[in-house]
Amino acid sequence: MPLEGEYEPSPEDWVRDQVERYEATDGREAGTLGDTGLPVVIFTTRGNKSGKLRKTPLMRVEHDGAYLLVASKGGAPSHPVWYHNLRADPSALEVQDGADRFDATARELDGDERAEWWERAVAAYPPYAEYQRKTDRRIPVLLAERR
Ligand SMILES: C[C@H](OP(=O)(O)OC[C@@H](O)[C@@H](O)[C@@H](O)Cn1c2nc(=O)[nH]c(=O)c-2cc2ccc(O)cc21)C(=O)N[C@@H](CCC(=O)N[C@@H](CCC(=O)O)C(=O)O)C(=O)O
Repeated sequence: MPLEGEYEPSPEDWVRDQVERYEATDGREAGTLGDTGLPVVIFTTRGNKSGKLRKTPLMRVEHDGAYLLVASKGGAPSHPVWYHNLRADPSALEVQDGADRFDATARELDGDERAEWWERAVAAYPPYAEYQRKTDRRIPVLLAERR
């Protein structure tokens, strides 16, 4: 059941535009990160303070139908706020991969499972390794599993 509520676009123009074009074309347009050719996926969460719907493009890291959310934010010292939204309500999550949209539940990974998925993340988007080197915070990774 798609998440209900008022959508509040990102304050970042490039993010807002990517979401808009991706959703309008099921990812045929704006389906990659700039001209890297690397695919992105749109995750919808619920603002843990506003209750509004927030849409966040992230790099596509998929395996056996599960999708990884990497809270890298370019190696910034603080977590992206969508991470706090998912910590507050892990089941308020919708995934759009191209034309495929589905409800999911997120769980934060640790230990061997995290290591295995981190390898997949870096293989899909090598700059993640650089981002982790750039910051003391351990970049959280969460697995979105279809409900
Ligand atoms: C700018 C900020 O965004 P953020 O949630 O911190 O997320 C920062 C980024 O991670 C996010 O912009 C990503 O989409 C950037 N990004 C990636 N970000 C990543 O972290 N990892 C990626 O792999 C990644 C890939 C990517 C590809 C394409 C693209 O266009 C963007 C990409 C934001 O939206 N802030 C809002 C608030 C958003 C929000 O959720 N508010 C909550 C409260 C949150 C709180 O304060 O706890 C609420 O509504 O209640 C605002 O300032 O008004």
